[in-house]
Amino acid sequence: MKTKSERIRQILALGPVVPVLAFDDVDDAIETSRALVAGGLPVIEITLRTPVALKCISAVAKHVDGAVVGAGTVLNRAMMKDCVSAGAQFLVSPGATIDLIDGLRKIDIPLLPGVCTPSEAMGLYAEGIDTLKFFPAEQSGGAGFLKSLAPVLPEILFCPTGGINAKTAPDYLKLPNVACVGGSWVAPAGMIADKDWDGITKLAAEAVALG
Ligand SMILES: O=C[C@H](O)COP(=O)(O)O
Ligand SMILES: CC(=O)C(=O)O
Repeated sequence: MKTKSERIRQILALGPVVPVLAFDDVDDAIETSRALVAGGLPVIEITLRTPVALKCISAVAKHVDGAVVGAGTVLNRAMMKDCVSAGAQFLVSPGATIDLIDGLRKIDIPLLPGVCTPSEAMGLYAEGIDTLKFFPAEQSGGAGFLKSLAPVLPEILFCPTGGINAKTAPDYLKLPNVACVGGSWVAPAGMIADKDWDGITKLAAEAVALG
């Protein structure tokens, strides 16, 4: 059986971009996820920022062939458990708390916790967590910050997220310590509201070409 570290690294290797999404409607979640998978981005992060988020995770896990669905904005152990029950295959949090790290030991899916300092990254690495979200990426020093960490923390792999777009993503993707980037630009809220599924597929395909 693969370790959690192996599993999250395998998931993040499936494409150069993890779309970070928030939905108010379950059908929108299904159609957006289908559009992203069709464009070549199978890994989908549905954030727990709306009341229907858990239902969306369940629906995408059940009904979207080829999707690997995870939960974002997981802030505590209770949310972790709910996401596992909903069928999430991985979890993402903006930071890391003792509650989350303790909770992680009791579940079978990986967590991608957020950090924005070397000390936070070193602390999690000491706990056996070697794959981290760099959040909020653009606001915390961007690609230059991660480039500086590569020689000193070479075992840690990052998924930078926060303020990244198609123009800035390549600066991150060329770094040796970046697995992929996260971002909402591949499925903007306006396109979801307009049900522009073909447009989202096109954005996803353009994002794939960045990697
Ligand atoms: O999870 C982090 C951010 O919400 C991603 O969204 P953004 O790409 O619009 O910054
Ligand atoms: C921002 C972030 O890390 C999350 O929504 O999971």
